[in-house]
Amino acid sequence: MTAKVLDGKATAATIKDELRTRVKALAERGITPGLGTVLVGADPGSQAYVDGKHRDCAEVGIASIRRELPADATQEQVDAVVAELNADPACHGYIVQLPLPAHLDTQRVLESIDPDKDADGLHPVNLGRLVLGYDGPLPCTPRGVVELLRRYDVPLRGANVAVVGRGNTVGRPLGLLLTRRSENATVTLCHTGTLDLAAHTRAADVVVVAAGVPGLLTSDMINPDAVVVDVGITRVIGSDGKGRYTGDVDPEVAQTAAAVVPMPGGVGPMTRAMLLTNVVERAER
Ligand SMILES: Nc1nc2c(c(=O)[nH]1)N[C@@H](CN(C=O)c1ccc(C(=O)N[C@@H](CCC(=O)O)C(=O)O)cc1)CN2
Repeated sequence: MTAKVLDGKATAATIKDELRTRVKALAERGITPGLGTVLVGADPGSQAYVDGKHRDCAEVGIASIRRELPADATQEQVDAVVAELNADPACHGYIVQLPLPAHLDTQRVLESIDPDKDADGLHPVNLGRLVLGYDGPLPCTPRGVVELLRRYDVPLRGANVAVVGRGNTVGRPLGLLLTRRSENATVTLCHTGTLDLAAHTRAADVVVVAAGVPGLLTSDMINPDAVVVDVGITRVIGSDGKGRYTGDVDPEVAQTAAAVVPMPGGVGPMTRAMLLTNVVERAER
């Protein structure tokens, strides 16, 4: 049997349609939501992601505020751009594109973002708000995973969810989101210290893999009713010498699971849609 595909690209397109309506309602109140991006250096991958964010903004009517610095920018130059966006009333939310060049202090930069303008939802204050159940911008990838499952009516209430990976951007905050009263899932957070990973994934109704290990989840590690979400995205060099992206889920799982969120076309587009959602929500407040 072939798994049902939970289509992140199509769902993200629907969310963007909904956001267009909310942006029009804001315009009637004289408000144009603005997303800022800070890009340091000329890494082609990062440039492409930032370009994508601004294309998304144009599609839904969000204003773009783009700041670019050279790869040898000093810490003080980056701090100054962050301070400028913190103070800019036209900027409702912004992101600093990661990774930053190695000579810069990433933690210092991220902590100097105004938590109320943190469009990525990854500022320590916002992760703290998530722990405490307070309102605040939510991290985009975990929010995108939950939103995609919700829109496909995947039951989470009482479900056993195995999250593979305890990173601060996906695994750990996703565990917190799924265990909120509104979701009420039971989460097992698996990581490199987990003794028998397959025992946990086999017992799960939903398996989310965010480990950054290509092909980590194989079809013998899931039950046939499982919904599998691939959050992994690793650049590998193929036998033809060309670079390509690969997920954490072995392609064979698409033949054995009940449903899959693929990579590409799954969590990536949802992450982008949640970034826009965070900015529109900031503007609506
Ligand atoms: N400040 C941030 N920096 C980075 C983030 C982030 O969320 N905030 N994430 C990544 C890069 N990224 C967005 O910035 C990103 C990566 C991948 C995708 C995506 O849609 N991927 C496709 C597949 C790959 C492709 O075709 O290019 C997919 O999953 O379908 C979107 C955004 C690091 N930096």
